[in-house]
Amino acid sequence: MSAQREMKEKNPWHTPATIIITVIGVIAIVALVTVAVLQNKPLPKKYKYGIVLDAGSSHTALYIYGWPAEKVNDTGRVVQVHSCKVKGPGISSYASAPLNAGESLKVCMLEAKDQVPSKRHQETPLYLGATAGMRLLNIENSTASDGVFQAVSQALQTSPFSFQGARIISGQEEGAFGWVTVNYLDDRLKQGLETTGALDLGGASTQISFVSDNYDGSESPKNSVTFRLYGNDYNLYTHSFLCYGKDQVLRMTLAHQTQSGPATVLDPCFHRGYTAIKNYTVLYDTPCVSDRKPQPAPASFNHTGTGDFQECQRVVRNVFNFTDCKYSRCSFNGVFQPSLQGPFGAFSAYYFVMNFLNLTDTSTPLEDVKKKITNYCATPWEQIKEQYPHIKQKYLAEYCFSGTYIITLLTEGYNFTSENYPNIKFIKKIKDSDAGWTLGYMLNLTNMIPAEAPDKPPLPHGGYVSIVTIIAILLFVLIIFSLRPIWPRCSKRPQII
Ligand SMILES: Nc1nc2c(ncn2[C@@H]2O[C@H](COP(=O)(O)OP(=O)(O)OP(=O)(O)O)[C@@H](O)[C@H]2O)c(=O)[nH]1
Ligand SMILES: [Ca+2]
Repeated sequence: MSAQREMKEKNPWHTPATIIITVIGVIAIVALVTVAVLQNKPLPKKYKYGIVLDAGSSHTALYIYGWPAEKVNDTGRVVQVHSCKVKGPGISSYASAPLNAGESLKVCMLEAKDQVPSKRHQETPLYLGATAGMRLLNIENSTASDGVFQAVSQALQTSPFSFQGARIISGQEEGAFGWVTVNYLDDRLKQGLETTGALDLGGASTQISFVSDNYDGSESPKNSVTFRLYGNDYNLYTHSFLCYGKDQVLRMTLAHQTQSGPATVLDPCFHRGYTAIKNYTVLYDTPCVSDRKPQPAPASFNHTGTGDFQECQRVVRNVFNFTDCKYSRCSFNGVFQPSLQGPFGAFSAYYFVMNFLNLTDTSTPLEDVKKKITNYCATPWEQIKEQYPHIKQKYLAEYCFSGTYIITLLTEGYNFTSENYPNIKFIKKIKDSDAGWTLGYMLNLTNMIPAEAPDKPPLPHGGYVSIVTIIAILLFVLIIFSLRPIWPRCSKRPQII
């Protein structure tokens, strides 16, 4: 008997059958566990991107959003990965030289090329949405607005991204998508939590959007937007006031003060010591005031500040019509508004202005807010310039007017009181993404918010792995035990007599 044969006889596990079965068993376990580990496992780091250009009345901004490719339906998954502020004015200012509007976007588009990995360029959708500046240009001169769109579309088509078009978004979309953005980033939609209202103050329009329990949309259907998101129904109230952005309201208050075509305007919304020569033609060159231009008007007027909050508020009130209302209740200008409800997020110019005035902390009582604005307005212009040497003088000169307008709009326009004023939070970003309509717009166009709550897998990933591993081990043990009848034949155990 050879030594090899002797070995086999001593160890019954070393028969060819058992070795083959053992090897197959181990391979089966490894294969099963590998499949279980890989099954349902997130793909490593594949990101998708989407780009939205916010062509506002005062400027254009580019936002790049990113999300892990396999988790599109998860709320809060899409985040802002980059933003770029286009140099120069909004695209509507290029009406007489539209090619320059396209040209102005180039720097930010190059930045976007660097930010999005090149292998993702082709599949990355690119949208441009224009707001109140282009709405006004379209009212004033639709040929000019078409020309601007043609020029920016041409410029964007040459980018490596998947350009999906440039268009004016409606005021309703602007309000509703701002609300979607805020609630998406706050993770309120998927969890069906009480939602946050959205207050957006731009240069040429302003939006208010919120859910109110006692509002079913029937009283003023044009203010109603319904959504079904993650299995929850929302009946949103929204309104956009064209011409009620802060730049246009400033023009409206100046128009109100220049009705008789004076050579000097003593303006309580500007600081004492502030003075500037303003051109009548430029001031009245917008559909928000063009019908009020005094005829004949001098070429220019001397704009001189007197710095008085209460007087300023009196002037600002003139831009609102508080008397006409054919509904059960109105905000202003005969626009229906249900009773205010819930917390609110106020962004864009609401934030810029209130942040500068140190008034973002809404635990400051409304009366104290007014006192602070009163003090700011009463500070002489020379002192303001000395105090803030690094802030653009155009912005600096307008904070008294802007603060006064914001408080008047919120309290007398929308009917916030000293009780519910603290429900407003002045915000710029939520979890590193800017508050604004662009994210909601992209989520909607890419169908990234499902109407129904996505099905949850019955087990987490670890659960699958454990179950498959246990089954594999049991199978292996079962195979080994099923071979037991062969063992006695293979072995030559010493017989005990
Ligand atoms: N103080 C200050 N004001 C700003 C800043 N950025 C923009 N603004 C002004 O705030 C106002 C609103 O700005 P945006 O929200 O960008 O307005 P927009 O999107 O261009 O305008 P709409 O088309 O009406 O939405 C404008 O009067 C801007 O000039 C800033 O950083 N600081
Ligand atoms: Ca805007």
